[in-house]
Amino acid sequence: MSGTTRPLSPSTPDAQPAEKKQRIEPPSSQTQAGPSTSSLPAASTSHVASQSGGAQTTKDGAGEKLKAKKQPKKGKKNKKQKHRLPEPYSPEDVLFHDVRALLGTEAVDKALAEGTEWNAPFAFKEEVEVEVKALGHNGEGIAVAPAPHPPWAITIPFCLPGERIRARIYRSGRLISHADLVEVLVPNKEMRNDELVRCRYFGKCSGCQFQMLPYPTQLSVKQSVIVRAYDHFSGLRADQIPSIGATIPSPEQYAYRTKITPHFEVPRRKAKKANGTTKGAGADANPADQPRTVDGEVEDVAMGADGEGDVVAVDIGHNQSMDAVPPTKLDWLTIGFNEIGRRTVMDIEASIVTPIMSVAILTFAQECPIATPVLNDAIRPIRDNIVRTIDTYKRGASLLLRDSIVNFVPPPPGSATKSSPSSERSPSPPLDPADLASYAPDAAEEHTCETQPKATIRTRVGPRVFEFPGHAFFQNNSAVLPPLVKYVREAVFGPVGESSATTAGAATAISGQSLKPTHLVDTYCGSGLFAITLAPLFERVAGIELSAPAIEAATRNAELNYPGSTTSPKVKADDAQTVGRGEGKGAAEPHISFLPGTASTIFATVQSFPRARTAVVVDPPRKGCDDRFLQQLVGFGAGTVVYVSCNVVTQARDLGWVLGRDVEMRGGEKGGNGEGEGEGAGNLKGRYVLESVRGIDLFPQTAHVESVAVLRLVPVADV
Ligand SMILES: C[S@@+](CC[C@H](N)C(=O)[O-])C[C@H]1O[C@@H](n2cnc3c(N)ncnc32)[C@H](O)[C@@H]1O
Repeated sequence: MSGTTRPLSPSTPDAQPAEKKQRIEPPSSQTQAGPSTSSLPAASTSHVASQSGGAQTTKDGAGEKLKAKKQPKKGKKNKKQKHRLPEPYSPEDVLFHDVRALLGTEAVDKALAEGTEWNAPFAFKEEVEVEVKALGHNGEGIAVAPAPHPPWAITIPFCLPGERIRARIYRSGRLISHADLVEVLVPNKEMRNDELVRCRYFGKCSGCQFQMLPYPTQLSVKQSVIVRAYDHFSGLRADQIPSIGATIPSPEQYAYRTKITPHFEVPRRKAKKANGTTKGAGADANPADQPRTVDGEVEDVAMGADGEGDVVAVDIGHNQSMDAVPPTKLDWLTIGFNEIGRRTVMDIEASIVTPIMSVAILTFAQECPIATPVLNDAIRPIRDNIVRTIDTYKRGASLLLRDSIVNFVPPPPGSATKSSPSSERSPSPPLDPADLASYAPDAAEEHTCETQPKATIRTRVGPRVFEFPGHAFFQNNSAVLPPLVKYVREAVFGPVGESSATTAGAATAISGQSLKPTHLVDTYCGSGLFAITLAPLFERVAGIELSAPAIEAATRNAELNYPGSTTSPKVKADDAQTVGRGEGKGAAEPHISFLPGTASTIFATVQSFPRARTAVVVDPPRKGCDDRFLQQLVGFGAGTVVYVSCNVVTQARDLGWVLGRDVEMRGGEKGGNGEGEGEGAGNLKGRYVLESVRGIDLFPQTAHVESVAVLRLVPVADV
């Protein structure tokens, strides 16, 4: 998504007023919110990304000029390249929005008009003493440069609003400098408790931002990030946004993370030497000449940094004795996670002193306390292996460590997996709401650390089992998945308590929504998380995903959990491992089907699904949904949409667009698309309303926010 105006659905004429449309158009530069103190204010919603600029539309059209101009020679950065503006809705763009809110529109516009926005008032490594005014979207503290400096913001990690701190500047940008925290001079005692910090790298590693916050405070900070994202980036009116629900906690707040990808770097001159040393040994003999990448997707993240460079398949070195003397590490070699604010790798065995340390660190002396125990156990032998073989590497890489179950213990017969044919179903879904959460895996279940991108990873979500390739996406916190799935389930089948919308439109939508969903479309489905866990509740389930290996895994997972579900149209009653399928129209179709492809193409394949009785789960990557997808979503007109997002800013942007569209409402008839039998209301003009928005904490101790938004389609008259 590049911030372009979203196209209109062919079936939905543009009924949006001009003022509203502007809210999701690309930046224009001239307006913005007022100043703030301890927390960033809810700015007026329009032009949100405007001030931050975009490559296409800066105040002086710099973005366009950049495009047109000849690229400078490699290695030489000209001023304009250096001053490139962030992509709309990127973290940098969102940060600039925070800066504008803090400095005030007037001051920012003045600097832009005078062309002083890049004139940093600080020198490299200069130390400043400041008071932190706000927490930014990405978890950093934001302060204002003290007088007599011009209005200028400073971001500092690991500090909190209200704190007086000393910081050292290391980089400057547009109206903002970035600094390291040197010292907290006056702490915010209401928020901070350094005794809670469990990691000796906290304060330097970019993986965690919030270990010093009590967990309930972390949850409320995340809630306020969602509030601000909807206020600033959705373009919605206040009365269209429900009160944001309290963030759902993760059952585990440490030792939850099932995948980490530390990195190491090989400086160029060392690499040359490595090549030289191995020259003549033959390509086969030199691991550096072996293909180091894996095809397919290496999703998201490492601790603190996206996996950079190739992912290499490294041996854990199980055959090495743990008591063996570790190899001597070269002093230039660092193996670990990205340092906060830098592109350098922080050695996770370096003996470091950070501004924030506590006795808890001594108690929990793991390499990465948010990662699961098997991953922590594997870090040291893997490091030793890299140290031993470093001469064979031409360049740096990311390592993959994934927690995997060795021996699945199948759920007991007659447990949650049991369901009945749809004809026998009661109006309430057969799966007990507590089902996924309460399923306790057998104590005999063992875990291991897999390091090969092509290895099969096994995990469990309640009684459901999932297998997928090591390089594929899967949510990285297994403990929180049962509550996540339960929440989505409740979102589909009924209003979600405390976060339900208070608007009259939404209330009507809910009370008018007597049709229980019978069909599920899982878009951006990965290895089938939502499709498979929720399958027993639906007559038909269809999933789509771009990654072919993930879609193969999803199909295998459906068979693993419900044998025959992807092929056989017959109902197998009373088999604990089998789900019932719909009868009547559409019964010849398999119960669960997965399609490889881009998400927008799914809608053409589910035309027989009864729209009012269909729920669509949308779970895109951080960049959100593309225009085509949103257009198709609105054109399809499902009764319920649940949008799960790892980036609440793009979620807010996307839903702001969706809520402004007219939608054809089709009836609740089975197997039809608008004409025919059933309880449906016939074709009506509808609109989506935002019933609820609520965070769920997939990554405790970090600033990451996952947000679940629930939309219902209601007649326009009820909006
Ligand atoms: C945040 S993950 C969600 C996966 C899955 N719902 C889960 O929770 O495990 C996003 C997924 O979208 C896939 N993806 C990215 N772009 C896509 C597109 N245009 N169409 C379909 N899938 C896409 C990625 O491969 C990734 O598996």
